[in-house]
Amino acid sequence: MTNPVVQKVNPMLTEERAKASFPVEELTYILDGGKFNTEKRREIEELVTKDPNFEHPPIQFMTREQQYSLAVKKALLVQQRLKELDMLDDPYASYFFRRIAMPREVSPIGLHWVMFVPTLMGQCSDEQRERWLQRALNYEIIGTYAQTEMGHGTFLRGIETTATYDPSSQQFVLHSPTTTSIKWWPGGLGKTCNYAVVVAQLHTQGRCHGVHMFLVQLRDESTHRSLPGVVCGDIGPKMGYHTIDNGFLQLNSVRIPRENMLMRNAEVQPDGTYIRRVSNEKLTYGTMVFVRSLIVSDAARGISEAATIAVRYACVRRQGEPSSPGAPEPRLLDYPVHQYRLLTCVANCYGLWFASEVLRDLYFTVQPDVLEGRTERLPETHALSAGLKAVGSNRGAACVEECRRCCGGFGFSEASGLPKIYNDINPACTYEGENTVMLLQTGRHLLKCVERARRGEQLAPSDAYIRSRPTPQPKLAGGPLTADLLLGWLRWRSLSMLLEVSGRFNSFIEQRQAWADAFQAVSRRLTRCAEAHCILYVGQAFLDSAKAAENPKICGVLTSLCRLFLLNEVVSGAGDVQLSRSDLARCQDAIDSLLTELRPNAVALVEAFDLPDRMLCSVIGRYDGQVYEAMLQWARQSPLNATDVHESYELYTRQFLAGRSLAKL
Ligand SMILES: CC/C=C\C/C=C\C/C=C\CCCC(=O)SCCNC(=O)CCNC(=O)[C@H](O)C(C)(C)COP(=O)(O)OP(=O)(O)OC[C@H]1O[C@@H](n2cnc3c(N)ncnc32)[C@H](O)[C@@H]1OP(=O)(O)O
Ligand SMILES: Cc1cc2nc3c(=O)[nH]c(=O)nc-3n(C[C@H](O)[C@H](O)[C@H](O)COP(=O)(O)OP(=O)(O)OC[C@H]3O[C@@H](n4cnc5c(N)ncnc54)[C@H](O)[C@@H]3O)c2cc1C
Repeated sequence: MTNPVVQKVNPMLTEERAKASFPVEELTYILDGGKFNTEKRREIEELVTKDPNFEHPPIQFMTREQQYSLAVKKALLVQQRLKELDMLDDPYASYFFRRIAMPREVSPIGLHWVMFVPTLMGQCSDEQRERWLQRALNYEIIGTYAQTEMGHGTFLRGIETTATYDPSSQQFVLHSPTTTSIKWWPGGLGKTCNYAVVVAQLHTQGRCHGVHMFLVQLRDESTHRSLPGVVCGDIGPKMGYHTIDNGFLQLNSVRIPRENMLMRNAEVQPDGTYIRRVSNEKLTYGTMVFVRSLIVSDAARGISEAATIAVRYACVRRQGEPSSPGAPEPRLLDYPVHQYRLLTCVANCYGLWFASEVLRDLYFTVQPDVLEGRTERLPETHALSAGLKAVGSNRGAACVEECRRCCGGFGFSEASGLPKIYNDINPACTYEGENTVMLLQTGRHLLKCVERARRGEQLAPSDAYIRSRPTPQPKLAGGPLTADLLLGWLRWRSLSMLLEVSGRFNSFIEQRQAWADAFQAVSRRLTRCAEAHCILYVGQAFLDSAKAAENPKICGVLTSLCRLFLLNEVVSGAGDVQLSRSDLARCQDAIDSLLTELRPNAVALVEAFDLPDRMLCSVIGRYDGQVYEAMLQWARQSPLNATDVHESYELYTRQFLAGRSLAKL
């Protein structure tokens, strides 16, 4: 990929940049977590940008096989470079190196570092870690996480693959007993990986002990040929994710040593005796909690990219009736409805960005305890990571799509970079737990919190408001619509919805319905409660970060953006609780005022994300704003333009025009 040659900057963008009311660079430091991080990230971006090995034509003009092959090369080259630079142990540096080297091109070895290594870290005994972790960290072996089967994704306990212990050989026999038990989807499984963590039902001494994890070698370490009993391959083209070989895996009585069961939480002894070391069996699901928390941040980053493209384009794209004869056509960003569409995406992005940081800190605070078997804060962490993963990826996909539509026809062209971002974000709504199912997990937790609050028990910090007494709806039509007031309203909404659903649930229980049936009866409403709870969390994180900004100008603009986020939630959630007409009208007026207030900072707010052209890969979102010439250059690269007359003309069109039958050709 080559960066577009930076030409003279389009004066319309220069004009917009000059309107910023705050120091953009300082906001970048906040987003990066400090000036040091910004500088480090830029150094890494510079390293990749200067490296000709990472240059190539746009991948959109390549076949899937070419895209995959190039992605393997780049992914491995990234690892080599990181090693040379002694950055392998630095997660921050590695993350940004990968991101800029493979912008929105999912890596064929992505599952290795996102799930395989974290699973070895979280699920291995100390001895097993010694044996495998260093090899995995050194990329001597490349692994994936094979859990989902053709027949079961969501309902993990229904997984059919078996791991049956044979004490005579002290081996497990891994087997796929049915077609539906074939592993389906794991990233990199098709062609790239030679090992997998396989999730299977553990059988020993004639009993099934439920799902456990096993390290299975799939391919020979020197020839890469699949081992006897292992049948694996690529699952074929998908809606996106063309650069990765999501795969299938059928295991035909494949034998692995006893020691290859991941034994941090449970063990099978040589004679086949099963011993569970920790009581909470959900600790096996730990890697998913980790990845779900990463997805929230990835969704925010996806919106930041799409919004940067769409806002810049809105500054340089003129379309519509001039305001007076001889005047230029208006810019897209001059339309209030366009401002609303883009600025609400920007507000969602900042909200999710800050919320993902709070969630990440929570995860890393709780994780050491969990590893030691202290699981008091695990339910809260699971509920938040599941719910925020769903809200984040839903919003991520919706906002990226809105930005794409904001760019009209060009948004549909791969040249805009927007389809690539959308296709990378959208699958996150499905993987790592389908979003509706994840919201139901959060909802289930919230229902239990209401019960515990009724019994007077303590709740975790993010659930603590559920203990407060129901109050009348805060009035929005009175004094100023401050961010604190709006956040208070969202807290009240979340609690009201939850109490209403919980009351309904309890009435089903009183009618002697089973817990599971009562849960199903309220499940639709419960997903809305889960969303409201997560939005409250996002709003709180956003406001806390805005208030923490030391520079009053940055504090001011972030607070205004936060108010836009909160007001938009109040207005769009007005159907969940009864909002009076006057309150609603007041909020709508406040949104209109905020759009006018924030419009001069639109470019500054997206450019604070500091995304280089190399990252955006967008003809219409270029820093220099020179869109049209670049669009023509892009189209010229299309392989269809390699010749003036395409071969299909001779083969078919000429025959057709001459009245010959095409059927025999
Ligand atoms: C920068 C990086 C960004 C992105 C990554 C990039 C590339 C990666 C690309 C793709 C990766 C995709 C990888 C995958 O998709 S791996 C497969 C993921 N699969 C799933 O997520 C399956 C979803 N299903 C489940 O998680 C569960 O089966 C379930 C839906 C939660 C239901 O489980 P079940 O056993 O039936 O549980 P319940 O009866 O509903 O609940 C029992 C009890 O357990 C608690 N619980 C459930 N899960 C967890 C957990 N993970 N941690 C802690 N506790 C958990 C649940 O709350 C309940 O508690 P109670 O107290 O109420 O009993
Ligand atoms: C791009 C991509 C990458 C992936 N990578 C991996 C990987 O590396 N490793 C791996 O193991 N897996 C991977 N997966 C699989 C992924 O985790 C599953 O697709 C996901 O968990 C959903 O499972 P499913 O496809 O079986 O859908 P299903 O569980 O069949 O769900 C279908 C629909 O039914 C709904 N539904 C299901 N159960 C319920 C319920 N109890 N209540 C209400 N509604 C319900 C869901 O909301 C969903 O809309 C990947 C998937 C994708 C798309």
